[in-house]
Amino acid sequence: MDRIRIVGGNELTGTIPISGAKNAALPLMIASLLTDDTLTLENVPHLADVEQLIRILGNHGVDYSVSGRRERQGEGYSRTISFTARNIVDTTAPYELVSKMRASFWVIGPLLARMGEAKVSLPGGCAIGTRPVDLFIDGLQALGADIDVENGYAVAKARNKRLTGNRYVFPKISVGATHVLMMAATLARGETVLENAAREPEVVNLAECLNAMGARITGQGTSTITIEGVDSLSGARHRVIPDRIETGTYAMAVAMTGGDVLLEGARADLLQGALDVLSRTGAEIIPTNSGIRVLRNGAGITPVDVVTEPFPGFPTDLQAQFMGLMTMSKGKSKITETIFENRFMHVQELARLGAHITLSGQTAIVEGVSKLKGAPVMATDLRASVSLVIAGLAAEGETVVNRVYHLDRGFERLEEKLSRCGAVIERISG
Ligand SMILES: CC(=O)N[C@H]1[C@@H](OP(=O)(O)OP(=O)(O)OC[C@H]2O[C@@H](n3ccc(=O)[nH]c3=O)[C@H](O)[C@@H]2O)O[C@H](CO)[C@@H](O)[C@@H]1O
Ligand SMILES: C=C(OP(=O)(O)O)C(=O)O
Repeated sequence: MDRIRIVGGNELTGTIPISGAKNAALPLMIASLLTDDTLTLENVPHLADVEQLIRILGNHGVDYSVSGRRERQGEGYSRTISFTARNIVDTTAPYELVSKMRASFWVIGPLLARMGEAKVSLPGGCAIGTRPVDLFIDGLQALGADIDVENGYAVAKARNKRLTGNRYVFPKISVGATHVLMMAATLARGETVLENAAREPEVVNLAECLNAMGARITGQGTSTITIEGVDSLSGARHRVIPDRIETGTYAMAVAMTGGDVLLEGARADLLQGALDVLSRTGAEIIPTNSGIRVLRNGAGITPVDVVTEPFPGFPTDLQAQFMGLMTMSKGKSKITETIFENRFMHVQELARLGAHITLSGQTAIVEGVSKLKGAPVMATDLRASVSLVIAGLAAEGETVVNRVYHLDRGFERLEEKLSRCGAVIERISG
């Protein structure tokens, strides 16, 4: 199993190209199931989750071809991939494929909408909470599906073979359930109104792609999304937005180590809330024409309290990285996780590096220390893993991060991007 070895202490200086967003690319790829025409996606990151979803889509009959060469293209290393679901050959998504990643469950929406039926294994994904699928089931039932959960599978059938538009109020904001209901409603009979919908940029990116395919969606980016169902969708060409979580992660790394880095291709509007928090810690954030420049001088890190919230609030996917940063702040900070009930697994690993963190329910209290010291640590989930990497970059001496496969799910060429900016970081294979 690969490991990452870091020798900490260097400032980061240079340019880091930001890749296409994993969490936007995945639902966009799934949208290819809605049409027999070709959906071409630009700026698709080269990640383990993308490769896994290609396998899942292939099982349903989706062909793909990579047309952009994997080379540095100004906005990261991402590729252009075309997906064609000429015929859906199988409406079952089996456990072996779906159990590795949460987003694979989302095929249930397009399969139901286009084929009138789907049988999808309950999902896997980062082990950060129970992560039920009740909202998907509830919402799809509101659109006229009959759904049973049997032997670990959600077995769904559209009454009269086609979904029917309806009003659905999400009892809780869910990014995934918003993606799925929005996709499902594009081919439903009549109008669907989704209330208390997720406002995340990835939802907007998906809605814009669906509209380019001929869907009639309005209100994306607000809590009320309206979808006028159409009979069929066509192909389109669409660009994946830059990854706001990768952007925030590297910005926090610079805030922690000091230095001056241009996050090339990053868009400040996708993570303004997190950038505002970072500014309050003492980092200087300068949006430019080519991305976001992040600097920190030697003045130290100011403690700031954060509470994770749905967009536009502080994202849960940056909570672990922010905790890494706060371990070296000049005082005490409180970090409250409100989205997932078990997303503090990085706490005990950060403690191996010398961090002082106590937990009280869903709040972590971080007492900043003046230095961290390198140690062997174990990655437990995607964002927890990268919090250990950025803490390792700032720690004295050697840190080895084990179980790197978590990182490969969501960070494209992490070691290369960081070492180009002066970090001592390498992958040890085997
Ligand atoms: C691939 C992807 O895009 N993953 C992101 C997506 O995950 P994901 O879409 O799984 O997260 P949700 O927004 O659905 O989850 C929010 C909360 O709703 C709960 N819930 C969700 C669905 C449901 O049927 N019932 C239910 O109770 C979840 O357990 C969680 O407590 O949004 C999360 C919140 O921004 C991010 O952390 C993940 O990185
Ligand atoms: C939690 C994440 O991914 P997933 O929803 O696929 O587990 C993530 O991207 O941080």
